Amino acid sequence: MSDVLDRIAAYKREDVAARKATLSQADVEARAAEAPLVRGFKAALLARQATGRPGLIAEIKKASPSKGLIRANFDPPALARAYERGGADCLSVLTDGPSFQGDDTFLVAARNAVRLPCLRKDFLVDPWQVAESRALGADCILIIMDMVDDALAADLLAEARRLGMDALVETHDEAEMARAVALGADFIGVNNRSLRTFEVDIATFARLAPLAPEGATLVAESGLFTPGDVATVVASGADALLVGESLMRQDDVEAATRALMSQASR
Ligand SMILES: O=C(O)c1ccccc1NCC(=O)[C@H](O)[C@H](O)COP(=O)(O)O
Repeated sequence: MSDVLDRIAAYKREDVAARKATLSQADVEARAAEAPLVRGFKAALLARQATGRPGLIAEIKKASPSKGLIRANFDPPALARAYERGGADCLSVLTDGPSFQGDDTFLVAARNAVRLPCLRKDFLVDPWQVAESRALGADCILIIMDMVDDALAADLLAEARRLGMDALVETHDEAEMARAVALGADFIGVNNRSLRTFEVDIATFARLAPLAPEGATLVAESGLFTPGDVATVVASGADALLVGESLMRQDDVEAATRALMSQASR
């Protein structure tokens, strides 16, 4: 019996095959070349850190496999602006439709509404999707080590670098962290959520952070609800945080963003 991540990988492969049938590599490259200039994603997080506060990647997330509908009043440009005013440094925008009720247009609209660099939060199973992400305006892609073998991870990373984008390499256990290190990743996420069981344990970050290479920029992902949670992962070495649900559930997203980061120092 396949779990959610296997099912997502399967429908992504079908979806990408269909997209490639209508948009060749040459076509998608041409669109990427016309996209708005890349905004430095990792650079924005490091610039924030230099001020003494960890960076914040704020996620625009309507629904998820683990939680179902998270936010009914869902307006990506308005949310992007609220996040920017509240002190986010970067955005993460879910574009996967079947599992997250996301859409490519959410990324385009959110990015156009703000000056923040944007991660296209989707499931990459083919290097063609990197150029597609750039064509949509994305500044950063996500490489989920649990979803790709080493060869595909290397191809995705190389493609992102060729296009001038950042690539956040996501890990969840020791073996994935070792593979990320061998890949030469210097921008590494530790997802506190198992994408297979949906179990969340923010101690995951503290367990894996010491295994990352010296000098890598580390992002603590998922399950961060309170300033205390933020302090916990920052004390374990998080340079930046990726937060979705806890902010998406608030009426006043701007105030919630500010409050979550109010006591954070690095
Ligand atoms: O969120 C899920 O249920 C999920 C399920 C399967 C694959 C990925 C999933 N989430 C992606 C993420 O990693 C989170 O959206 C992101 O880290 C923010 O997490 P949170 O703050 O807990 O919403």
